[in-house]
Amino acid sequence: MSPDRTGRAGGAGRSGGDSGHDRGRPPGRDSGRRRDGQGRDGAVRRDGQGRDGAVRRDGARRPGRPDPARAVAYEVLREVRESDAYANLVLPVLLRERGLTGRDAAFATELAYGTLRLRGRYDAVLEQCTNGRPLTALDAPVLDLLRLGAHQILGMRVPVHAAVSETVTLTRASVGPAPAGLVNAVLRAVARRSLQEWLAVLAPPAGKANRAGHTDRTDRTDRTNRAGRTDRTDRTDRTDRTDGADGAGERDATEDAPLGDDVAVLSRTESHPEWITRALRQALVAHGRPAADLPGLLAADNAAPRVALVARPGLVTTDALADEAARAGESGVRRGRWSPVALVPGGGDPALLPSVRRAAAGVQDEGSQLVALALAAAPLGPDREGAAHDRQWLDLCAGPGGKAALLGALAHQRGAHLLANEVAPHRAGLVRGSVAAVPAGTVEVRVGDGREVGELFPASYDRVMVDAPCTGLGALRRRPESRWRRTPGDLTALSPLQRDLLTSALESVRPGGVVAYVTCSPHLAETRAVVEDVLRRRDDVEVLDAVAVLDDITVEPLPGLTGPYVQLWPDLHGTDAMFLALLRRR
Ligand SMILES: C[S@@+](CC[C@H](N)C(=O)[O-])C[C@H]1O[C@@H](n2cnc3c(N)ncnc32)[C@H](O)[C@@H]1O
Repeated sequence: MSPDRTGRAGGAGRSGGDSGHDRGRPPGRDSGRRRDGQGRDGAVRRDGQGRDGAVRRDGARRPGRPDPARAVAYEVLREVRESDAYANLVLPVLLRERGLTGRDAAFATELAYGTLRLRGRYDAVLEQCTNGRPLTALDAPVLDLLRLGAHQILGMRVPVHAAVSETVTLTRASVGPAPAGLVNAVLRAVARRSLQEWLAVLAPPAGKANRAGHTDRTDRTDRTNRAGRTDRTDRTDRTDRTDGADGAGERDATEDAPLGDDVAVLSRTESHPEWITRALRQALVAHGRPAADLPGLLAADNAAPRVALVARPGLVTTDALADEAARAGESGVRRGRWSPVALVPGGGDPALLPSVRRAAAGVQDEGSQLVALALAAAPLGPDREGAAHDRQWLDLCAGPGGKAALLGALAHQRGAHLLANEVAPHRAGLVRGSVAAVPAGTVEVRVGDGREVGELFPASYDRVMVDAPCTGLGALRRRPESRWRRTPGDLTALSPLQRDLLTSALESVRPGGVVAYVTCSPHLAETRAVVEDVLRRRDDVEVLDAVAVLDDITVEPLPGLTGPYVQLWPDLHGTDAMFLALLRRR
């Protein structure tokens, strides 16, 4: 999370005494504390807090009581692990229950989300700090606590003493006294290198690692030097300083750091499962981007996105929405970069804006806005009788209704009708809420299986949206834990459904009508492979140039699109990685 994104995270370090945190700031890319101890003190001073300040603030709490924000972050991780919960649903409830707001809420949010996103990176670091004890041998709650501590030290620049002592206190309160020594020792070992130094340890210099994962001693020395470490004395020194409770402490990472090919290294350093890293590289290359862009793409997945709002046409204007945000005290409100109906608010709670409350506006990534706008703007052909109808629109997979609400607003302006279909009844309920501001009579919500719609209503619609259920690999920024939950097996499970839904959509659209096939994933197996597989079996569909359609819509041209499909990217466009194919029935 970048400082401007949280707005409050940076200041939190300076005035974190309000509830006992010693909060840090997200590090800049080139920031890094030196491991000789100077850096640690430097970080403390930069925060405007001495170590003593933290101690005094900690002392203001009852001894042994964990910091409420850290406790909330821990509970989020526990719920995600034990109950398969979604962090973005659990966290707001916990914040409300515990009465955490403002900086406390921002701290808890960054701690929970950042730890979940960067879990892979922190596990690779922690593995170097447990004296050879595999992480799988640790109790799961202890591993959660270590990850939380590692994120405070390496990802949030919380002063080391505060990160360690607060995590130890949290350990005692939530798990018991037994693992407190281990947590203390391992986190102290983590803190002996800066993030940059750890990344150098985890990523051998280009060309140094071989496929078998071995380097020679010269390589290790070279790597050691890059990490700012020069000699064996230094390593001995570090070993001596390790608090060896429970045998924990930093292993000499330069001796046996796990090495491997680029994908393995990037997966560790940028915290993605290897199968996802590989798939993203394939997708980049398939859409005409260099594989060298992969690190930037992975890094973009690790940054919290700024919330975008959609001003639904005819229901509220972007100007009126901006006024509401300004009246709510938000500064830095700006127009969307691509979508003409997008507004990027200044960081307050968008749910409190009057237009959002009455569903005239909503939270919606610009990528999602663009694909809905593209469907509404795609050129239709005449029907069998040569007429140019544009009256019947269909959203085949509508829940929870973000695109249906934008399409409904546009349909109303054109005098068209939208059928919003959704198979899950509770999600159909969410669609009703999303479209609540669209004048009555424009949108009808239907609960049913989209695969049947083509047969039930053949050749009936002018425009059809298929926002297919998918892995969501394009929205990893917004779903912190999902990268660890998804498996390649999900692709296998979703694949027939995606093909059947697209086939049904093509049956339901009239000749001359247009289908938008959309996924919030760039994975080729659920994007191009689905479209091309379905089209191979039919000769009545032409692929439109979706890039040309978007060019007529966007505030400025989107770079890096090759066509005819559109693949958006978080690193290049700042949107979710949405895929769009526009298909017109002949
Ligand atoms: C990617 S989401 C759609 C998001 C939605 N378009 C929006 O913008 O808010 C996919 C939706 O498809 C629904 N779905 C899954 N299988 C379906 C089916 N067989 N028929 C219709 N909808 C289905 C899921 O319940 C889910 O709500």
